[in-house]
Amino acid sequence: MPRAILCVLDSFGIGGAEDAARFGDAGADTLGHIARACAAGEADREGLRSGPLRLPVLDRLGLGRAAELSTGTRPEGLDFEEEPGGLWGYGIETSRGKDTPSGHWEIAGVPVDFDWGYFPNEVPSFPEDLTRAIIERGDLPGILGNKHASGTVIIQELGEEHIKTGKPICYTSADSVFQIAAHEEHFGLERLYKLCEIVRELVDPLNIGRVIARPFVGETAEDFERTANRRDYSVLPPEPTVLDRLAADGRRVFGIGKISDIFAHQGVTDVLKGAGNDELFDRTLEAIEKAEDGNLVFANFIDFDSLYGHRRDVAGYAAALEAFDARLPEMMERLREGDLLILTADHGCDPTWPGTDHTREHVPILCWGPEVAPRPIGGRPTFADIGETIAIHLGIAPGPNGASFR
Ligand SMILES: O=P(O)(O)O[C@H]1O[C@H](CO)[C@@H](O)[C@H]1O
Ligand SMILES: [Mn+2]
Ligand SMILES: [Mn+2]
Repeated sequence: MPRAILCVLDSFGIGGAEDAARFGDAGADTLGHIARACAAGEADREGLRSGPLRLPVLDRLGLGRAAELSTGTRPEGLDFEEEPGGLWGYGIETSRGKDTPSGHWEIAGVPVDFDWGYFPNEVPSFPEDLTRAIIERGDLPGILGNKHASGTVIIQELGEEHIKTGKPICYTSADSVFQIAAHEEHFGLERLYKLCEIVRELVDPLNIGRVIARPFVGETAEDFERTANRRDYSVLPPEPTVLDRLAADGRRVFGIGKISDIFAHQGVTDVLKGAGNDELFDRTLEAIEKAEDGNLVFANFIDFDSLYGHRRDVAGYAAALEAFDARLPEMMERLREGDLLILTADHGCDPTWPGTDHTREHVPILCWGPEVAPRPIGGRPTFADIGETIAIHLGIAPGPNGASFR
């Protein structure tokens, strides 16, 4: 029983998805391509990192072997000498989308077997009556953007006009999202949140997964910067997740970072926020200290996706992986007998792939604990096996989806 610690390295795919071609992602491989670029000396950055990808702790947990199982090839630079010390394998996504909520909900035992609504990749991207309703109900002079875009690029392009006109920057992507970027002071953070609540209601009939507030600061295109006050307004998962089932059984569920937002605040009893992977790692350690037997600590490490994957920054992604790897022992040494640590991801975001969207990939499933006997667990037919493993480990009734791999 004791505790379960679940860490999602957001977007850390390991290639090989059988249905990748359906998404235009055949051959995408976040880990494999980062490792290849590092080995070729193409991911060196002065003062940040250089040379082959070094992930000694993840290696010992079986990352390289999980990737080999997933794609049939060994990522360059990883170690295959030592036998891993935990359970290693990969997960196959059954949900129809390659977005964050689909990945997380499926991990939590609820695959998404319906299609989200999407906005077309054309200008304008949003239906006219929706735009009109947003302007009216949000009491706005208009909106900017109205297209598919990368969030950092669009604030550079339209941030100054936004400050001048007071029109929020509305954009979307290949995900089921309506994103609103607005200046924290000139537009106002609370006002942005209120606007997102209005838009949440308006896009419900369109089956849009998330409305996302994207506040930023700075005065000119050169220095605009997004802040940690991002907020996601998600729809509810269609069935109770393992989080709900644990909370209903009186367990504490610690949600670190975006977790609570992703689950529309359901089933999370303790919310811990942090800006950036390092702070999120600290919060995770704090939650592990607080967690009692039967509790779940569920953390999302967003930087991999938002700062490096979507930005197609290979060196940045590699450095973030190496930094996470270097801190992993701090987490492992806090685990007690009977605890279970699971490391996984929610989708891919191959930084070498064309475009800036997520990529359909398998995800690593690495499982470690003081009492876990090492072995491969192969390719799991659904991410829901993770949630079910946690349910069984923590001693609640089995759920309808997935099977425990322990
Ligand atoms: O480019 P930014 O704003 O980071 O947006 C990214 O983040 C969104 C939510 O995860 C995705 O839809 C993707 O477009
Ligand atoms: Mn994600
Ligand atoms: Mn993303």
